[in-house]
Amino acid sequence: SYVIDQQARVTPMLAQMQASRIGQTIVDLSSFTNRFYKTSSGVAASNWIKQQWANLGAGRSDFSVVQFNHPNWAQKSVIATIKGSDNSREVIVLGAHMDSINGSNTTETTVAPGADDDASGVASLTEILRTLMANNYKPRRTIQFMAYAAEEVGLRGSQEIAKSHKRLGANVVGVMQLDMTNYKGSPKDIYIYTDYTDAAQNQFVNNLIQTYQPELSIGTDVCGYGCSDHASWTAQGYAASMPFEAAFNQDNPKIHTANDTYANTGSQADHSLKFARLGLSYAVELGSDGP
Ligand SMILES: N[C@H](Cc1ccc(I)cc1)C(=O)NO
Ligand SMILES: [Zn+2]
Ligand SMILES: [Zn+2]
Repeated sequence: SYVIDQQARVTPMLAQMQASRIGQTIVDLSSFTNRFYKTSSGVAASNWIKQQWANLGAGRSDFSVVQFNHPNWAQKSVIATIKGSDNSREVIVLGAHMDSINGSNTTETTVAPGADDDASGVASLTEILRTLMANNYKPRRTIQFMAYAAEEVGLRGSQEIAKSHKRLGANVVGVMQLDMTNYKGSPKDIYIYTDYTDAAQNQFVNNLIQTYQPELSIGTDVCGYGCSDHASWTAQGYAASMPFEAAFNQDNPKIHTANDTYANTGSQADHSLKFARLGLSYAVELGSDGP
């Protein structure tokens, strides 16, 4: 039941979230030569994210960060977990992908900043986690933040993690994917993608935007294929949603090139802030539900 009843907690937190912090994380992630799943810089980026998230949760006994090892390639996914209090068996997942790509041949020296695709998503997750920690928020359900490896080469990191969760019988009640959040290519603010996602949860996401960010306009669209990591979770039977930066074919034209830079999205993260706020409202509304 997607009841929205945490306004007293969520509204003040949303006001604390800052585009400038999101922008700084985008700049930091863009500074790796690339974040490709097979390169040394791709491995370094994974280690950097792990350290950033570990620092944010330091001192919280209910918090942990691990790197998920993928047997067939070097870049590890990063999973941060806030263990729930009295309903910890039910899990909420917020995801983005850490890897970047430039065309069809990314090597050690290839420049692939991936500022929008998908540093913007990882940066949005980081700002959500920072804000939750700053407010000492303690969820009843377990909340997991995931920075997936190897999305660009077939959603491979999220597929291994989603299959692992399924195999272990994890009760994942909902997944939100943030992939490309900082290029406003279309008239509306947030586009909820309706293929390879869950219709009931998509309506909840729509309601969250109307409740917490009523000034935003909402659109819907379809990818026509499994266009990001939400599809890995849908494939395992979990409810997933993907709020996206633009309508189909109006997304950032610079992705997968050396020109996917923060500067090319105006050196600001105002669009990403909308998605970070949506993600926080999603995490707290679902995270606050008891057994
Ligand atoms: N294919 C996706 C990008 C992508 C996703 C949705 C739409 I509409 C257009 C483009 C990708 O590269 N994800 O990393
Ligand atoms: Zn991509
Ligand atoms: Zn992407």
